[in-house]
Amino acid sequence: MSTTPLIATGLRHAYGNRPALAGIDLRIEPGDFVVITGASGSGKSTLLHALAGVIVPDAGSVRFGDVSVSGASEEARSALRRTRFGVLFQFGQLVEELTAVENVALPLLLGGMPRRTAEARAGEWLGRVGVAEVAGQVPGELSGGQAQRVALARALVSEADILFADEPTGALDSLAAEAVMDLLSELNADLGATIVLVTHEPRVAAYGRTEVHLRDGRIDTLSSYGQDDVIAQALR
Ligand SMILES: Nc1ncnc2c1ncn2[C@@H]1O[C@H](COP(=O)(O)OP(=O)(O)OP(=O)(O)O)[C@@H](O)[C@H]1O
Repeated sequence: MSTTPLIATGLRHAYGNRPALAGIDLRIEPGDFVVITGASGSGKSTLLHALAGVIVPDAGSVRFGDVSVSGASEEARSALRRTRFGVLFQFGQLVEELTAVENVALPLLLGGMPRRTAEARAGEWLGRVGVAEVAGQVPGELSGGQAQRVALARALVSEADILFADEPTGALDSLAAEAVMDLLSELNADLGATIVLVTHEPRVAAYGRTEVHLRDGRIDTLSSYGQDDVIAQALR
């Protein structure tokens, strides 16, 4: 488990003349489970992408220890996403031509690991997320829930310090969504993985320990919940 906080300072971003982030300061502690909520268009995805180094904000900085995420080159940011950060989207974005185990092994192969070692480790991760049996299948043969678990294994196979997830259950039915969220909770509790997740669903948001609620590109409220609060929040 990493002991490094992720620190965002003064983040601003606009698409053309449409502002998406209007000045965000946020510190994410290692081991936290952060949910980013807010109305449609409030800037949730833009904030997540800036934190994960998918985009470079117009102004402000994102730092992870001594690494300047926002100041890094495209190449350095993509290496960061292969090693220290894992990214999971609504649709797993698996490579259709590759089997599940090859998909999961991909970040390791890109990092230079020999194929046999990479696929062995990928197989272990498929087991950890509960879909060892689909290792040899291609994405077209998987259910939505299975595909999302494979995508999760790929996001975590490099032993990522932080998992960034953008509406990871948005394409799943409620049972599969709950299974994926339970899995994320376990990874957070057992492995100490830091999770930063965007959602507009209260049931998903209830899994978080810290809620960052956005309004018009700004932090409207920042709340921390203990376990009892989480249950109360789920019931509200
Ligand atoms: N690629 C883009 N090009 C132009 N405008 C964009 C782009 N992406 C986002 N925006 C605009 O920026 C603002 C913030 O968008 P963002 O996707 O971050 O919000 P969100 O809270 O994640 O929304 P949603 O819940 O609908 O996904 C919105 O006004 C949106 O229309």
